[in-house]
Amino acid sequence: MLVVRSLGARSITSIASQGILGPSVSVAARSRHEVPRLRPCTLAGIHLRGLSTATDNFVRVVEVSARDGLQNLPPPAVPTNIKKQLIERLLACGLRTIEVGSFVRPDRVPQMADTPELLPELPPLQPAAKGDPVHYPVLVPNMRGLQSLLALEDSAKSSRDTPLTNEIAVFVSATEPFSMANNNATVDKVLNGLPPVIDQALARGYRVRGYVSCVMTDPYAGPTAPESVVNVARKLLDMGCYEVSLGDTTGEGNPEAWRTLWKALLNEGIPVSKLAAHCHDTFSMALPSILALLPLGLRIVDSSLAGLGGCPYSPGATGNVATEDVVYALHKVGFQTGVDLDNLVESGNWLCKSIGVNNESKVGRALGARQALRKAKGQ
Ligand SMILES: CC(C)(COP(=O)([O-])OP(=O)([O-])OC[C@H]1O[C@@H](n2cnc3c(N)ncnc32)[C@H](O)[C@@H]1OP(=O)([O-])[O-])[C@@H](O)C(=O)NCCC(=O)NCCSC(=O)C[C@@](C)(O)CC(=O)[O-]
Repeated sequence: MLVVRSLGARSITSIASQGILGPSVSVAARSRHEVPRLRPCTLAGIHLRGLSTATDNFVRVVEVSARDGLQNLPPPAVPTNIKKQLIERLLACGLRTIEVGSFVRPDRVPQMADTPELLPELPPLQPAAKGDPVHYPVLVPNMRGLQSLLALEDSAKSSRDTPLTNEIAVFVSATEPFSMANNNATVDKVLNGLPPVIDQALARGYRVRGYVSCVMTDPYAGPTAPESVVNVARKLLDMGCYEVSLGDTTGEGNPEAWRTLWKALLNEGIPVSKLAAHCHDTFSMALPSILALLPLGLRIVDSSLAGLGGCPYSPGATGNVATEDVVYALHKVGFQTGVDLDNLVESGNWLCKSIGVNNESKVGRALGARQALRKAKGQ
């Protein structure tokens, strides 16, 4: 049984309404997309029985290596064929949400310039009836990016039965300096530009994920106020994002800071089922932070194969927490992910060898060495 100790005091019914214990309550929304504001809840000292049920033990891993993992690598460009093989391997490992690229300015992020060539090469999206649906989110910063994606979809229509993708991800910083560096616009300007992009994407049948960057610190401005994160997350959900991924872009988070932020979000009535953690591991605090949030309802974790990653506009930040490390840790503490760890480790070492980079996953290196030994012995 998991015990939640530190969220301040309110009612167990509203905890249920946040998806921790089960079905969500229906609360009238003010607009078409608006996510209902649930009454803030009290968790102090209450045993949350729902957390020990089988389904509550499942953590959805959102794999970001093909986008976040590769976007910051120096030239030469990672060949499109390697990206294709990477995504095929990730699917074979059991990952179902795999971020595959970006429709951003190619001169700003050259490693993502081949996204239009990559998308038509990917295994077709499975209809939901045939198992867990696969999603291929692509980053779309603005209407120009969405138009490029939709034009590509239109040109591919005649030769295939399924769309190229079914998900876009929009991104906004909680802080001004990073927003100017990454999006070339203030936070408000980015937010104000998103409703038509999100509406049009939803109308075309995509689901839309929202990122909030710099949820812990801004590389140019220091600590981020939790209220700024709450404000942006709330707006993204109200615009129609199905979930919000909280980006610790600089990797300066730690378990205590994450708990504080998490409480601020839940106290604002944001359902825990709509929150993902996206931790960069610059200071080795990503995994402890993720583990600290599990008792508080975290069930969606972004991670990157072999711990690759970084943002071109977050100087010094290293990769995302490694998927191998996340899956290993989650399995060890009794959670399921649906991901085949052996296959993941093999894929991580294959990727690093293919593109000539170090494997940043400790689990990937350790289990990879054992795999190599078994292979040498012909086992
Ligand atoms: C955000 C923009 C697009 C703003 O772009 P802008 O510089 O403001 O563009 P603009 O509106 O001033 O237009 C200038 C030129 O750019 C073109 N343009 C305009 N938009 C696009 C587009 N979408 N695709 C292609 N071209 C575009 C536009 O057409 C025009 O071309 P011209 O008429 O001069 O020939 C730009 O600054 C950019 O591409 N920035 C890079 C953003 C990025 O990819 N960052 C890394 C990913 S975010 C991240 O890693 C964080 C995350 C998500 O992982 C979470 C976390 O860890 O925090």
